[in-house]
Amino acid sequence: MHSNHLLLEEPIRMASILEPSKSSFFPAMTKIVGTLGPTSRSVDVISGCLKAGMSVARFDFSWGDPEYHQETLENLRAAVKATKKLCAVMLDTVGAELQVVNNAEKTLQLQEDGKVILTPDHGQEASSEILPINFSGLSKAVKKGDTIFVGQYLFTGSETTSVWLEVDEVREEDVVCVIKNTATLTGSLFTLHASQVHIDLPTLSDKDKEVISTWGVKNKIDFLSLSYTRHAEDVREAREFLSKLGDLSQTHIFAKIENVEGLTHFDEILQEADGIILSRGNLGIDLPSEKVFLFQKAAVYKCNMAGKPAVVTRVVDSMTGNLRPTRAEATDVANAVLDGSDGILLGAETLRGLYPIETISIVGKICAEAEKVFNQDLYFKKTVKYVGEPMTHLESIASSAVRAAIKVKASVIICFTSSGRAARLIAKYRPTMPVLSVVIPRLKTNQLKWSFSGAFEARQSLIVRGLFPMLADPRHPAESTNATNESVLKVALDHGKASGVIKSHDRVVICQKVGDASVVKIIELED
Ligand SMILES: Nc1ncnc2c1ncn2[C@@H]1O[C@H](COP(=O)(O)OP(=O)(O)O)[C@@H](O)[C@H]1O
Ligand SMILES: C=C(OP(=O)(O)O)C(=O)O
Ligand SMILES: [K+]
Ligand SMILES: [Mg+2]
Repeated sequence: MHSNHLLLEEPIRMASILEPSKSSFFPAMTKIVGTLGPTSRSVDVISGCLKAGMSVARFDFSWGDPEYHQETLENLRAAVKATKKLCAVMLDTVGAELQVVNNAEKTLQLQEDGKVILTPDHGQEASSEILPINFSGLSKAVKKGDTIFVGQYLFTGSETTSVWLEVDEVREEDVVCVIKNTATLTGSLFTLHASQVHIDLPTLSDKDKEVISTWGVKNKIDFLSLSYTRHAEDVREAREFLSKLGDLSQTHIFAKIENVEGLTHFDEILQEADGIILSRGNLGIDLPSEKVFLFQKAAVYKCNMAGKPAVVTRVVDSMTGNLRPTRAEATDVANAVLDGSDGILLGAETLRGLYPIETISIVGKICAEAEKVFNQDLYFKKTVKYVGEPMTHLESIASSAVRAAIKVKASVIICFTSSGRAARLIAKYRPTMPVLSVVIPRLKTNQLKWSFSGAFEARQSLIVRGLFPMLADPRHPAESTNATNESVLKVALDHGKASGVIKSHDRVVICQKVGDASVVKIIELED
């Protein structure tokens, strides 16, 4: 993965492009979040997804009931056991999502130039003329000429399975729209997106709160994906809510930036959130097309500099029904990696797509190729400059570890950590080799019982580019003495060797505390 590093900024021999990619234990340093659903919920398929490189499973509560998602999660657990691949769990909220109320799951035909009425749900049936929706404030939010998209998840308004509407008239609580393209809407959930208007619905809905405090608590979710985050206050409120739910006080919040309102408040949101999801599905139609790439580059850069993971969505829509991505999609995945993203989030492609495993595998391969030409040197310099001086001790140690590892061509960096902070800081400097974060459990108490920390911290690094966690044996106390450091290191090296990332005679950089001092060590292995 880190061998024969090319740079796009230097002339590339065309023939070198054709050299086959070396297979490696890790499909890619970039992480893949897969949404699990109808076509990806059996133990077999999930096992395939894990082996192909999925390290976070997303459960989207915009559809499906808790029992359905629970069954899927039990299957995920069985797959994790069978494959011995770790996987984190992400709960995705409904948030301020507008939905068509279509309980009968009727197929709807909409005809170009015809009209359709959006009306608050008063028990009416959805039809080609009238679409009942879950929100009574739409008529107050929109005006003549506004754009509204309706579709089953993949709406673009340019194909035949989703529709683009233009507001023609507002009649009391109803919104009369002109249909701009002929479409057949099928499926169990049609969402609406009203472009660049504020939707006066809470970011954490009552249903979300209910799901988080039952399903979320029961399953100790690692990540909360906060749909339609529009203000920093949304994240603060979610944090406050989680803080009262026992273990969920440790859950990381990923703010989904899905519209211009969230984009406008990006800096404040980033400060409050643990990570960002660039929800290009919604945002991509809220923004003028020519601006989408610019948001992506700016947002990913800000996340990188803050050392917080950035996850990009909606990359290979066409693979929902096809075995190969389009050229544009394949190029887009690579560019997301070159921009500095930590992860790629697959939605419909894995949730109801026909080829979930193949999709993960192809996306992983594209990411791995892009990582090879990522200009780490330039990135490193930019980051050091951005952080400025004086650096905190830990950040200085972390960046030095990365620099040393590159200089000596180490095959991995091994980082000891309990909170996960040190490992994340190393990943911030985007080393070209994997970082094994050895999470050392800490004994903690909640006044009622003793337990070990570490599991959350380990799984939460599964969304950070380049981090590969390993949970150390809880019999090794967090207090670092030379003897425990040595025995834990041996376990980590053995793990690295068994998985193929470390070979005899390799150099390894180690970041750990010895007594009170944080140190960076370089070791050269024997046979
Ligand atoms: N149990 C441990 N044994 C040895 N070194 C450790 C341990 N935990 C953390 N370190 C090292 O201590 C420094 C601080 O790391 P950090 O992740 O912030 O620690 P903590 O988990 O205590 O917050 C880093 O150099 C890290 O590698
Ligand atoms: C991932 C997205 O959101 P949703 O939860 O609706 O799939 C998106 O808008 O890109
Ligand atoms: K959602
Ligand atoms: Mg969305």
